[in-house]
Amino acid sequence: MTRFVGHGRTEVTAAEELTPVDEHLQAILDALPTPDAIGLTVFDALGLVLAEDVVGQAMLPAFANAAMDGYAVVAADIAGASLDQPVELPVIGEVAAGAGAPAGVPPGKSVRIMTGAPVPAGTDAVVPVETTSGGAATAAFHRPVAAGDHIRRPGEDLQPGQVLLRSGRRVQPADVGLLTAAGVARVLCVPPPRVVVLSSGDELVPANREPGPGQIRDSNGPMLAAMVRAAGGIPFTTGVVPDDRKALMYAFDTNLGHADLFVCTGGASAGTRDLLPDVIGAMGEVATAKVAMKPGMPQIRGRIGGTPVIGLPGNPVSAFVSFEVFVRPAIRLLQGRRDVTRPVVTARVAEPLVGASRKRHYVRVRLTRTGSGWSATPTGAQGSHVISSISSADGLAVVPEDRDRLEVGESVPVQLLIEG
Ligand SMILES: Nc1nc2c(c(=O)[nH]1)N[C@H]1C(S)=C(S)[C@@H](COP(=O)(O)OP(=O)(O)OC[C@H]3O[C@@H](n4cnc5c(N)ncnc54)[C@H](O)[C@@H]3O)O[C@H]1N2
Ligand code: MOO
Repeated sequence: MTRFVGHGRTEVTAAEELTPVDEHLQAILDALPTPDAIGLTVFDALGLVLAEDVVGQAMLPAFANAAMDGYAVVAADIAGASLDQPVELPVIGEVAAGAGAPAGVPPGKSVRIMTGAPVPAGTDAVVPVETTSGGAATAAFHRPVAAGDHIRRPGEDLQPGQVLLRSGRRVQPADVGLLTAAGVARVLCVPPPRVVVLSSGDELVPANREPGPGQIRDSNGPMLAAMVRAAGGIPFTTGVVPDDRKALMYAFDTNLGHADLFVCTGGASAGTRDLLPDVIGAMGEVATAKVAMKPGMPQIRGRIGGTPVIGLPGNPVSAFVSFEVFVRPAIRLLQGRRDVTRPVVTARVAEPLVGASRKRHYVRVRLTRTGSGWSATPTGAQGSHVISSISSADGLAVVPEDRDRLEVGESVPVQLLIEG
């Protein structure tokens, strides 16, 4: 049951009709554009998802080099060496790491060599200095070695043309080392989405202003911006926008150029000043829904000029929970990530958890380790305005839509809130 308003398409779900949480989430995710990939230096690609298979340019090692500080020798020359009868060889030079192509070494001679230095032609093994007499002009060798000992062979690590990393991989610090070593300077990857957070409400003042009578600080703006950043996006904030059509339109217009996603808070429900659905509908498309969840029931989704818009309720806990449920997965998907949802642990209910009659109840809980697993205890009052019980929560326990109550000892899934 929908009605349409505005020059764009506006769907309004009938008052009594509740949209399932998963349906609303899917509708948001389905409407996200495929992000454009950009070329970045491998360092700047850290934490981003690759949009291509990355092929190495270089062979590694590029040349045979010593794995130990010692002497480069011909293994056959010291085949008969023992503690009782060491073999002594003249030392005709020294090769350090960074030396150009060293001179060849004739049979019966040795060269002092350092770790990473190119192995001179004519030699086929490196003997660690601590197993020799360690001389500068001559060195005595006390045991035989095999040809190839302590020599890193060219190409044994990487071959040119080898696929180093597959498209879809999230670049890790070690990958930055691998790509750099293999001669790859830039990679194609999915940039972090730019997310504009819009706080609307006549009662709001910025954080640096003392609230007057009936006013409150805009805490959702900074909180949601922080959540954007923690989810891997780049946050922008519009600051406080009053409940005024023109002001809201201006805020959307002036931020559209640098927004991959708009996240709004406030003005989502049934108040006379709840203008957001109409404004978004007038500028693009909008759908409002009463989602079967508590907190976070009134929700908005839409699009303005190709940029998706997600409208969250203004109550701080409702904004927090619905960001977790809808916005965080969207931000992850816009990064090309596969880990869009939070890890979930199963916990034992330590205090009864009430349900929310046909709605999914997200209860702020503290987790404690028990012998066999986890135990979940509510962090305090669960009202949508009780911000103090969010920050002490380790996770959101999910009481299903069809349960009035979960009793002590029952199992409950808990979505973790703690960043690893
Ligand atoms: N008649 C109805 N009234 C309400 C309904 C409903 O279905 N019918 N739903 C209730 C539920 S549930 C919620 S949640 C809220 C959502 O309201 P809005 O999204 O319209 O938000 P506001 O009315 O603007 O604000 C609600 C509350 O949150 C405070 N707030 C708003 N913005 C911020 C901010 N940026 N930082 C901190 N706090 C903020 C605001 O002052 C209000 O106290 O509607 C119920 N009502
Ligand atoms: O659904 Mo509202 O988000 O509970 O307070």
